[in-house]
Amino acid sequence: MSAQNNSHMSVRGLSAGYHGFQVIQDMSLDVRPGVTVVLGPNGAGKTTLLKALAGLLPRAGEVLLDGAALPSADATACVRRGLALVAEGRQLFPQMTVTENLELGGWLIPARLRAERLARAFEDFPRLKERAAQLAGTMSGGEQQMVAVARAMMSGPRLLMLDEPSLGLAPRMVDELLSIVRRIASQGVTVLMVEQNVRKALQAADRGYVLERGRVVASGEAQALLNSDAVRQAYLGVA
Ligand SMILES: Nc1ncnc2c1ncn2[C@@H]1O[C@H](COP(=O)(O)OP(=O)(O)OP(=O)(O)O)[C@@H](O)[C@H]1O
Repeated sequence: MSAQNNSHMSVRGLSAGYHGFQVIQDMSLDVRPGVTVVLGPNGAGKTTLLKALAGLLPRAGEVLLDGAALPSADATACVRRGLALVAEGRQLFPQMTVTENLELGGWLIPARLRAERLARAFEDFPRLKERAAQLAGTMSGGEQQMVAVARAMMSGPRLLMLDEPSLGLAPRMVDELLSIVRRIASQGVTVLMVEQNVRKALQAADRGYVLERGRVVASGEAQALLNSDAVRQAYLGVA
């Protein structure tokens, strides 16, 4: 992973949804360098938020990446401008090898740069280097999630978005994945991550937003959210 530039995404008055059904309502948030986590109950609009930011859904409102406006509903332009999304469910090509899956993550870049990024991905994810020729569909859930993250890094993003990366993983793999996320952020790639694993996500993050029914209901430093009554009662089962 190359040193990137600690990007800042500023979102103002964002609305988005499906066929006239508005899920995200007039949302404003700041994704600063480091790791920002988005929490909330099922159906709160977390995935919809990431899709709208990644250009996969039409939206209203303003999204600025390092001060420059990103277009609505233009995923290719968003990738070119430095956004990468690891969607829920990983969406790997199961009949292709690890190497082939990673190469597909670099489809927009020249072949030489792609080869350099592939070599770097194998340095950063040694577990994948050992399994470069293995078919992605035969790997464990945690390994597949690592392929998905490494593939997203192949585009050399300024801002990496992850939708529930720990879903279905054993606790040890969750820890390993979150430590990879921290390392990515420490190398200057800003991270925005949706998580259901509230305690571990807030322990790994710098800041967080809590969504309910398409709106932000709490936000702040991760440590403060972890200690807040609202998060403790609603998500951590602490009275
Ligand atoms: N393709 C779609 N067409 C119509 N409605 C959708 C579509 N995708 C999601 N929705 C609706 O939008 C709302 C928000 O869904 P979203 O997936 O963004 O929530 P979420 O917070 O990510 O939930 P979860 O934690 O369950 O993944 C839900 O009411 C959902 O039914």
